[in-house]
Amino acid sequence: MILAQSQILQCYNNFEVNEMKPITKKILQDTIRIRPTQSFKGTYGKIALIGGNQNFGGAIIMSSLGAVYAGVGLTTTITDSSNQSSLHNWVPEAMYLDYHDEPAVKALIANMDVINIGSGLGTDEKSLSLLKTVFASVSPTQILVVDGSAIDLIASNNLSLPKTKLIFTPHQMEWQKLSGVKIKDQNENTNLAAYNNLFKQQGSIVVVKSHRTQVLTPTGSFVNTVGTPAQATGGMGDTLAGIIGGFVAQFENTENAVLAAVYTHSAIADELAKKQYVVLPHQISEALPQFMKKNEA
Ligand SMILES: NC(=O)C1=CN([C@@H]2O[C@H](COP(=O)(O)OP(=O)(O)OC[C@H]3O[C@@H](n4cnc5c(N)ncnc54)[C@H](OP(=O)(O)O)[C@@H]3O)[C@@H](O)[C@H]2O)[C@@H](O)CC1
Ligand SMILES: Nc1ncnc2c1ncn2[C@@H]1O[C@H](COP(=O)(O)OP(=O)(O)O)[C@@H](O)[C@H]1O
Ligand SMILES: [Mg+2]
Repeated sequence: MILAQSQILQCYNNFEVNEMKPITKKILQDTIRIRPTQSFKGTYGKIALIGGNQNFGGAIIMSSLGAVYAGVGLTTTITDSSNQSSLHNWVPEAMYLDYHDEPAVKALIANMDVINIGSGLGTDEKSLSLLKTVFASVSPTQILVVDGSAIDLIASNNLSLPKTKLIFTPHQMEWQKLSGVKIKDQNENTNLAAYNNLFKQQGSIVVVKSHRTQVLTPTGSFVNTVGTPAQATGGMGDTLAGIIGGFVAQFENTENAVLAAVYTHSAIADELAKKQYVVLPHQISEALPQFMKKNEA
């Protein structure tokens, strides 16, 4: 999985300099749809979010908040039992399952459109076992969003990836572990070269998060044009993973849904940062329904 430094340079040398397309406000009207009258919760997708160990419960709660406030029809949060009451204080719309009950986890995810795994999952034996169970259970028609600790686990255990629609959301250190491209060498060309070599053929989408996040897809590469240092707070990426899951569960074009989620997350932060020194992840989620209403088409 991980490229040797010489292979990275080889890809880089073979690759033409390529400009990434800007992600602009237009992606919202291309993606966020006015809801049809004849619809119900099943119309807007089912998502399971898996993560949140005893120390990182906040991560999966923030992620669940992102998915629910983005408008997904049905949400189940699969986490350590110590997080159940906090989860329900923050987001009673989410159902709960204990992540230690792997047979129940397998049965539940068979019924999902989208599965998010990794936010606050941790990297111990239990986390690895759960990740392997999920990889063995997902089907090619499901979408799997892979974040945080799940990316660390894939890289450190050299796991084979399942044949499903994969969306990875690494920050720069996680991308270094996944791709072999060191943070100091990460730029549009090296990132794209590594993506082309490792992820393009399988049709995966990779969201390389930074102050100007890049979205690498089989049909093109894109760079975010909005966002603020007021977003530099733990949980901000967990929230984005939840919003991405919520958007891909509802909107037909998966690539556009990811681009729109990345733009929305940062555009809301920009709006809040006009009056706030720091923007908290849950505030972005809480602003989603109004922001999406203003930008539906
Ligand atoms: N409330 C909760 O429950 C929260 C739970 N969380 C969950 O915790 C789990 C681990 O999360 P994680 O990997 O983000 O954190 P961590 O183990 O500190 O490793 C980061 C290392 O990478 C380095 N680094 C370098 N560049 C970087 C960059 N651009 N962006 C980020 N890091 C960068 C960084 O360098 P340093 O900051 O030390 O200079 C450090 O050495 C994961 O499951 C996540 O979901 C978090 O979401 C927080 C809120
Ligand atoms: N200076 C910044 N400008 C814009 N966005 C930022 C900045 N710093 C962080 N972010 C955003 O915050 C999120 C951080 O993700 P991540 O490191 O995975 O957070 P966590 O794991 O703590 O939830 C990404 O979406 C990133 O684009
Ligand atoms: Mg993260």
